[in-house]
Amino acid sequence: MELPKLRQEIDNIDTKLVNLLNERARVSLNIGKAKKEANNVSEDEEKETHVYIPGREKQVFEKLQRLNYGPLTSDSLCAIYREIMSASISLQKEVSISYYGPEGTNTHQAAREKFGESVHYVPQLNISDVFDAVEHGRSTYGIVPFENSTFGSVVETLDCFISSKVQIRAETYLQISTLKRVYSHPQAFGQCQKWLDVNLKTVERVEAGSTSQAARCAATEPNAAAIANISCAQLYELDILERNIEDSQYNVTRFFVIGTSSDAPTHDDKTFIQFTLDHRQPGALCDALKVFKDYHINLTKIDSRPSLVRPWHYVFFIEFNGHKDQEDVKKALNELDQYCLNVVVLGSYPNQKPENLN
Ligand SMILES: O=C(O)C(=O)C[C@]1(C(=O)O)C=C[C@@H](O)C=C1
Repeated sequence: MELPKLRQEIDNIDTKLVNLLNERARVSLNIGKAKKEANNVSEDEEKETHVYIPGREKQVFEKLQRLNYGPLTSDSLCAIYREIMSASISLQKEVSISYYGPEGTNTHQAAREKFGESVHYVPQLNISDVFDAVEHGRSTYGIVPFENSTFGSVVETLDCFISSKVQIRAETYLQISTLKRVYSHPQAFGQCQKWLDVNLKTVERVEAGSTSQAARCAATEPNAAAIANISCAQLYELDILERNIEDSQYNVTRFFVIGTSSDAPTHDDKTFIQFTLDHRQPGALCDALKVFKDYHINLTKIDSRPSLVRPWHYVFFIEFNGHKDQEDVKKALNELDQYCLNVVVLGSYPNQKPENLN
């Protein structure tokens, strides 16, 4: 077929697509109204109407991948739908996302991959500022780094959970790649230590407040480089000298989307809780953990932090498979309460761990 005819074909398809997209948008607006009505019925004035439903999004994305026989790749299709969903959310409500900034950080990248380009992003100087913005309603949702597969937990985030009322609404994973050299955030230095020791042994390592700040330094200084992600390179127009220099092939960071409440159960959720124990009681931690064994609940993470209230007292953090509104989980948490000084549920969210990371 000749080119003008093929282009005419594309024009016709585009006309149908625009109509279909607007048809979808109208349904989304109706969903928004239905959500508000359902909320008013519950007589709970404090309750916020949530437009972002992570479990439903997961279902939509899984279905797209099942339906797709190409030639579009599933990645391309999902990227297109990310933006459709982003537009859909912002039609229902003006949504602002606070993230641990500045622009170009890994957290910014993770936020954009999760929420698309139609929502409003607000960089925050500290992780605690993200928690604060969500807790006090200045932002609809927040996104904070939680743990890195090589470097472990982000302790600032754990510490914020100890005193904040926010709830985890979703998790998301970002493959950390395209790392460079010299200026960087201490976390990134930690992740690339072996590579740096072998390849840039004599080069001075200068710590920056963030990978984005590191990239900015590298952009303004001759003979300087940065370990940062690809969006920093784009933002500051830097050349990429070396990719994937992290020590582990699997360098993935997990982020939490935080909001004022968690969402309803799906068939595959995780829950994150914190608890404190009477440490003078021998076996207190063992008793607490045994509850999960008794209820056949699988733990996916365990961590502890100083309590910030009394020296040498600890707050324990546990993540497990299941949703806080599930019957067996409710029973287990009730029982756990008997062994603890206090238990706080920090949220339940759909499991988004990529298959290849299991
Ligand atoms: O199903 C909903 O609750 C919607 O608001 C619709 C929709 C979508 O566009 O498909 C939009 C946002 C939600 O995060 C999930 C799905």
